Amino acid sequence: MVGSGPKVGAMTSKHADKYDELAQAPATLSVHWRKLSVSFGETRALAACSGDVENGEVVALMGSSGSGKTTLLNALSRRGPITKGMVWYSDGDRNLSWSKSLKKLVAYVEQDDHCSAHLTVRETLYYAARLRLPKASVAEKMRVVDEMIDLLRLSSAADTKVGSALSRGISGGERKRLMVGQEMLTKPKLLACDEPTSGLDSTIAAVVVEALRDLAAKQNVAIVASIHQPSSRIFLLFDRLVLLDREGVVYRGPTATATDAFAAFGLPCPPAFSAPDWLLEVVVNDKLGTDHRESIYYEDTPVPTKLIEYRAKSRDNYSVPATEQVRVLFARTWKEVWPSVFELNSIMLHLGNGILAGGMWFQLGYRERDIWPRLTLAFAIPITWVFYPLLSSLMVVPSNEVILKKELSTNSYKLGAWFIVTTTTLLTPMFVQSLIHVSLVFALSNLGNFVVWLAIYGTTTLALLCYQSIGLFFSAALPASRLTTAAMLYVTFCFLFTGLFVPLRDTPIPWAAALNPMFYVLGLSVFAVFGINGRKFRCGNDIEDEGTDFPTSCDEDGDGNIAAVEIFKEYGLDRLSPGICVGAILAFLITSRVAAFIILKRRMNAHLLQQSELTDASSSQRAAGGGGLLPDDDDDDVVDIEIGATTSSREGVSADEDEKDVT
Ligand SMILES: Nc1ncnc2c1ncn2[C@@H]1O[C@H](COP(=O)(O)OP(=O)(O)OP(=O)(O)O)[C@@H](O)[C@H]1O
Repeated sequence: MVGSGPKVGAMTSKHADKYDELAQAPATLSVHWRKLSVSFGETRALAACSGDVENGEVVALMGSSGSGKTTLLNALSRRGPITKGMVWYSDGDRNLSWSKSLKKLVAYVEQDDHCSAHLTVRETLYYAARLRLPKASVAEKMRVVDEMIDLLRLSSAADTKVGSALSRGISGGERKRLMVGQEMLTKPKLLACDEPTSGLDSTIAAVVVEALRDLAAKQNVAIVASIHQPSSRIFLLFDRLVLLDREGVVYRGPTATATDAFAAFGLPCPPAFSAPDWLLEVVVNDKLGTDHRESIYYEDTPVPTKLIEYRAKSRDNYSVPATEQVRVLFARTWKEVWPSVFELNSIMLHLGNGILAGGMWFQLGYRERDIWPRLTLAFAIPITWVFYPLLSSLMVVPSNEVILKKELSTNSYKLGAWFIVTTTTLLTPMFVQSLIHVSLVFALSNLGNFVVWLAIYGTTTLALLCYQSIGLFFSAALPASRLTTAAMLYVTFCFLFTGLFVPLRDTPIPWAAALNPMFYVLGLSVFAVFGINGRKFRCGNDIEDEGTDFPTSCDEDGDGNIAAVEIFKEYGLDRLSPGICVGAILAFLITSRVAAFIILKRRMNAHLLQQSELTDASSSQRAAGGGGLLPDDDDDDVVDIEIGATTSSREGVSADEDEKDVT
């Protein structure tokens, strides 16, 4: 909607000096937008609208569902596209264009932000401070964390775990404030919050909005928050309101006088309605009509004639050193993983599995009839450690993606550090649990001496590492909705094509085993069970006339001994050697792990590139000669510019200096 503000001064491309550079970080930020609209293909997500959020104030963004509140927040914080219109930022008298350096002063709190369930409020903030405040000393970081806890009124919950749907932790309101606190540690000057009160009752929601007010006042931050159906009390905690419908802005101005403005147009708030309910009623049912829409708001800040680009000095851009990234990530991940290492359910599960398997293969001997049970046991032990690591790593990428994107975009750490730390830390519970399982089955089934145990545990560990890597590959390469199907099909393939059930030469695709890591795991496990202690098996079965499967070793009377090599031959494993098996498993392990990392890196780079393109949009306009960003002299009183429509060189633009590669 077009405001009734003053006519914007004439501007043409002759303003060659309009983009100066600012080296000093702005002390405050206000954001202004004019005739801003966003479309996704044919879908109009935000109709042309204008507004301002001044530093130190908290502005509510209300409107009908689908009116574009989230889209507007994304556009203002440059996380989302701008199709037409203009957004600029101001620091007192100076008007600033968007730049990568400015991005560090703009924070965004998502509606469904994620944080670790196992960390306390203080730990969450402290780890965030360690990653995002590279220049601060430990004491300063702790002071900033304590200050944030006080400011957001989180003192009583400071040492409570965040919790999750499954484990009780802090309340919903405390969680929302923690999300805000995490973003505010770096002291941004503009904060966009997507529905900070959603899911909260009105008392708790009021505490959240009061905390935002405190932040705005004490840290001089401009805050804009989308909000659904606030109570009157919460509504009035906001300084101003931007009320949207699908056609644009219906009202922007002080919250206190919003209903008066509507009353002036014959829409007084009925006694049965609270002010915010009535405003929503007006927009949802389009009661205002087109006549009055444009007249309701206050005067616009004039569109500037000159924009300055803030370029931080490159030394202001660095992140914490790689060793510190690894230390913090490890400490943070360990806090999450540690409780699962000796978690009662999983210990019981693996003890139970061990006892069941030990009961089935109980105290095996060294007769011919023990060969098949030993062989199947050599299969059964590692197969457990194929399923668990594969299935438990499937969700690693989907469940971390939101936080990963966020932390990578704030340059908190490199993807490589995260990948190494997370994937290795997650192995710890599996190492402990496989140790329990393997040792129990081993002891109950009488598989051999310590060296045999070591070989079997080594095989299991290799299988575990290999299948965790394959799980990570799936996790990075496939959408979450396809993961279980793909993994189950793959597990079935691995399970069947080992040569154990049907000799591989008798299958239509005998070469399939070569592509099956389980084939090599089974081979190695059979070597461990039969080949290490050199024990031979006494020929003969208990059942008369049953004959022998090993005629070269056993005579007609059933006398003789069967060596391991005969067993390998009988089951088609004689062409394998432990070296080939280890080599093949390592090849699968390394290939899938590296592929998982490369794919994840591409995914994250694509996200960062998209953000970077949004950031660069205004810079590209600038490089195009300036005519695009600021309005030419025409009859319209607001700008109408197609940001992003211009492609051009970017000489003199700071974007390159901190171009991101997440590795
Ligand atoms: N990436 C996108 N692609 C296509 N359409 C989109 C996209 N993002 C938003 N939209 C559409 O744009 C419109 C505005 O979406 P937006 O999420 O900004 O609305 P909202 O006011 O925040 O809604 P709500 O109050 O229901 O959360 C909706 O119709 C939505 O479906």
